[in-house]
Amino acid sequence: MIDYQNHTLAVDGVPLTQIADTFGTPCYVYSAAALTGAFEAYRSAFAGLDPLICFAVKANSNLSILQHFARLGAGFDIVSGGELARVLAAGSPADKVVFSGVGKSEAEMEMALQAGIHCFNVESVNELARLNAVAGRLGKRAPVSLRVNPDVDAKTHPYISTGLKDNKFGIAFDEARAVYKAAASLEHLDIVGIDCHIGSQLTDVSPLVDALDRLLVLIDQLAEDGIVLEHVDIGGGLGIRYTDETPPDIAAYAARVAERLAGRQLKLVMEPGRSLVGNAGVLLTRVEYLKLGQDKHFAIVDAAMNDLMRPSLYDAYHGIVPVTQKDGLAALTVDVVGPICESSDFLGKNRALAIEQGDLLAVLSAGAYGSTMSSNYNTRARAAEVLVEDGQPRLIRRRETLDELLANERELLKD
Ligand SMILES: Cc1ncc(COP(=O)(O)O)c(C=O)c1O
Ligand SMILES: N[C@@H](CCCC[NH3+])C(=O)O
Repeated sequence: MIDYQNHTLAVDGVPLTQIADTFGTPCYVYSAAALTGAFEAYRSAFAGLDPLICFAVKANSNLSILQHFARLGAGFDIVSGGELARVLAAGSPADKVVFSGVGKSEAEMEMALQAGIHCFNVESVNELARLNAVAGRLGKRAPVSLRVNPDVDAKTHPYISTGLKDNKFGIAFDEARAVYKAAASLEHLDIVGIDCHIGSQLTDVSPLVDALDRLLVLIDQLAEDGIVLEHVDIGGGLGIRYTDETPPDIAAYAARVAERLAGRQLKLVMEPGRSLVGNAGVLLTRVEYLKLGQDKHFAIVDAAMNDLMRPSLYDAYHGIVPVTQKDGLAALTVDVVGPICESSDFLGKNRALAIEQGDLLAVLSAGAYGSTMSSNYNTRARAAEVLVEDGQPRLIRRRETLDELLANERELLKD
């Protein structure tokens, strides 16, 4: 867990000062205990339903984190061949993998069919046709679940809302019954399920329950058509606390789902991402400069928008705290910014922080969509990642070297 011990922020008992000394900054630091706790919260809440909990790899795809979840018994929700390669490398059985995404290429379909994944969450009619053709060519059968767009408002940030008619995701609710019939007539497909995912960082589960209700109506209509589904996948989307949000009560959500699935022969699949990793990680950074202006003060840190792009992309709020609490030091109101040449390069604005130049800061709730969305903008090496397990910090991703960063293009230079 992430808390102060003797005025120093620690992850599972290991002071972040020690981690900065050993591994440098900027650096992502995760608590294995928090990962396990978040996973077990799902497992125990949904215990009566024996769900397949497929961690959404896009939230955090570090191999050691995937391995941690695989060992806990998780499945995985992937959206690319690259993510498939990751979960297989992390030791996950392929048959616990569901493959989402609107743009699966033929090569990705082949890879997933060869591996033998649990199912493809198909998002369009043309994708069905392509998958049927690829499966036929390989002499395989493709397990298919249709991602249906239930047209419910997830009431979250528009960039991360996915279940409305206007979004690019899924098959329109009104068309789904006909598309299932068409899918059932395709020779190389096995229809196994139905899926939806309506958005991310939801603090109210009612839209998720409404979406499930809509899917159940469709499931009954399909049964009338002779199409009997094995599973229903309710997606991910549960929010976490970044500032003052009240995260949804997983047990209460599970009870509402269980009530609806009672008496049905439907296996439950889900795809949580953020809620399994978000609050299990921090981004550790050091103040390079305090820049005090007439109207505004800046803490210029060694992490930047390339390391954590949520603030610049969504105006997202992440708590930022000093790693060492210094008694008697007056707080200064600063914008916490990185070295990148963009005005949108900020991690937090107007934060009251009692800090001096050279101090360490922790950007909180950075375990989800942090490292995975990072880039090499301004030719900055991506940050290292460290996992603290049983009181021991372990490097799980080295900071890239400049040689690694340049190698690809250097090989291609003209003589
Ligand atoms: C298809 C799909 N499943 C699952 C997730 C995970 O969502 P979250 O991290 O909000 O739980 C996402 C991302 O929003 C997604 O696009
Ligand atoms: N990347 C987003 C969430 C999008 C989820 C992907 N469907 C975030 O950081 O909040």
